[in-house]
Amino acid sequence: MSSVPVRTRVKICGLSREQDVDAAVEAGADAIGLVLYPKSPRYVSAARAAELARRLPPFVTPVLLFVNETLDSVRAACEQVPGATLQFHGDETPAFCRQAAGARPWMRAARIPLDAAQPFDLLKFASDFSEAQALLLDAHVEGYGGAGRTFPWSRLPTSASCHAVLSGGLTPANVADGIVQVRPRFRTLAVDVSSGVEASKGVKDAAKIHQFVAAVRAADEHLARSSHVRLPAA
Ligand SMILES: O=C(O)c1ccccc1NCC(=O)[C@H](O)[C@H](O)COP(=O)(O)O
Repeated sequence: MSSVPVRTRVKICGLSREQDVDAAVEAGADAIGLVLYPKSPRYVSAARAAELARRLPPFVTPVLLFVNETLDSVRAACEQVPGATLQFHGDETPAFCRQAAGARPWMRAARIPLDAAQPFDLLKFASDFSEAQALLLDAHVEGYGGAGRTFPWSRLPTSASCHAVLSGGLTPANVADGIVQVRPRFRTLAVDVSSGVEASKGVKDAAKIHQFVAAVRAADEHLARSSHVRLPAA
């Protein structure tokens, strides 16, 4: 028996300042989210997103977030930020996501109702968006996202074959619990945070970013110690 260490990937979302990008990179983030939704307090233009993305070192991915944007706007933004992954966070259809993304990897937000009485079938959603690289699991909130609200993780299926990104109200205090509860249900699990590492809307707090990443690493170590998986024979 060998333990298999897993490193949970981390995305810090809603960055609009150089120093916040640098803080995310220094803390060890794997991706940064740039919100190209004009109604968001974290909005950046495609040109600004390109500027911020140019600060990234290799192997840290810029993620361009759209809400119900036009095909032309998505494509134009993609041309300015090469190597970006796309995050569709509105009411986009699978066909729109496929067409807009072309060969680029994309994620679709699954906005999970906070009210248990409202039905939500994640397995059906995953089947509809089967071409997505991952589903981003978020709370269903007014304004589409970035509200710092946690949805009941118990609403997630016990087993799904897709890659998932847990988001919605994560903080340095609850992210480890989220990873321990949710990771076993998916093929892989990454985490995504915005409000939980902010000083105010759109202004990140470097200390909170570091605390968040440290909490993720603590959860990884906990899971590596507790899950002993038999490796296939060589
Ligand atoms: O950040 C925004 O303002 C925003 C607006 C509209 C759609 C999505 C938005 N942000 C998405 C995210 O930052 C995250 O992917 C996710 O919603 C988690 O946010 P939070 O609960 O604030 O950590």
